[in-house]
Amino acid sequence: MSSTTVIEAPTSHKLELHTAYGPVYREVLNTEPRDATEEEVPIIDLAGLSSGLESRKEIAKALCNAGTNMGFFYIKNHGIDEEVIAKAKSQLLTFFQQNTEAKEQVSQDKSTYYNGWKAPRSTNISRTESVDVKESFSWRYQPENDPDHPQPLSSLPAEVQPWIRGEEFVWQGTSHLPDFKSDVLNYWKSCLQLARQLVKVFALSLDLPEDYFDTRTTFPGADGVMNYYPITTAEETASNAVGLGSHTDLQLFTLLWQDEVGGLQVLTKEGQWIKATPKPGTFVVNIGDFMMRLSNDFFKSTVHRVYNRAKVERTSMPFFFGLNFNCVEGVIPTCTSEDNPPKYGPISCGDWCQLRFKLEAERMAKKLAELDATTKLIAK
Ligand SMILES: O=C(O)CCC(=O)C(=O)O
Ligand SMILES: [Fe+2]
Repeated sequence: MSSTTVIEAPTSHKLELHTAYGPVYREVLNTEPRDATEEEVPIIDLAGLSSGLESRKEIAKALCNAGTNMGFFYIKNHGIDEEVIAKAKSQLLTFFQQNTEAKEQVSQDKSTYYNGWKAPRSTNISRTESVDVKESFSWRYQPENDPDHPQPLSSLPAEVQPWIRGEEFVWQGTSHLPDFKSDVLNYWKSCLQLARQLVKVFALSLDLPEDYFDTRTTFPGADGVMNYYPITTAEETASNAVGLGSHTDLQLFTLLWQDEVGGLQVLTKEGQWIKATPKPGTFVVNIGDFMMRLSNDFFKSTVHRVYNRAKVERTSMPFFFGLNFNCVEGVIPTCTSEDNPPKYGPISCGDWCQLRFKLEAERMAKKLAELDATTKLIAK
């Protein structure tokens, strides 16, 4: 009698993710990504955002459900002018369509704080996935651009000044593009104002007074990014290349405008990828690691990634919102109890971000050097 051994295909694989403290691992199902249901990634209507406390409490309930479940939701009636978005999107295309030499004027290599242009295929956010096909342009908070209280850096409190991360070279190196700075910053200012409104609702959903975060977000983490995902090449498609690899966002929450192309995927607790398809007139909002930490893991910072398999380029404009970087915060008292003691100690939001950015930059430099060495070996 002969016996046959049946080797079953694995049903899952391991995904390595970055955190500020080094890698963590998640088990991911090998099933195809499916569409998200409306319960998983709901749409929250912000029409009542400025209609009074009772309306905001209603929104807070919906936010609490979404934030503790998937940590991802859409917002509609967000109040950001469609024309402001369209102008920023148009500037995004103008910027990325420039030649490499022009984009190198604002290369991130010139930056101390990760501002500026990152070339396509020059980052690798998740080691268990390919390099990221996308290119990006980033800028960060500068007090003179604050829509609510613009002022020069020199007039900020002495303890805040060293934490300001915006750098002027990104605007100097794009000054040849007509209206680039004003169109891009108008979008950023709208996002910042919306984020300052939305953070009040987050406060309510954590049983805090709604102005709890106000003084903590006067000079906040407010990182603007424009992402451009080129059409994935046949070779990249064959090797399953990602537009942007699996990761969580870092700060309190992210406001994400995405175009109509699609490609954003979110990882469920069960390890299933689901698609957060574009919905016209909405932004996607997702919780970041610092909010998860502040809330003692009440709110979920969820893993996501981007695959662009369309026959066209894809664009997105995330806005990452966080506390003042000098603000040292531990777990919020309303999020703890005798049975649920604080899991995390206090840390400044700036240190928190810098820790991970630094780890990522170091690891990416290593990976790219390895890839470079392999290419040279193959070329020999
Ligand atoms: O492009 C997108 O849809 C998502 C971008 C993103 O997740 C990020 O920049 O952190
Ligand atoms: Fe993200």
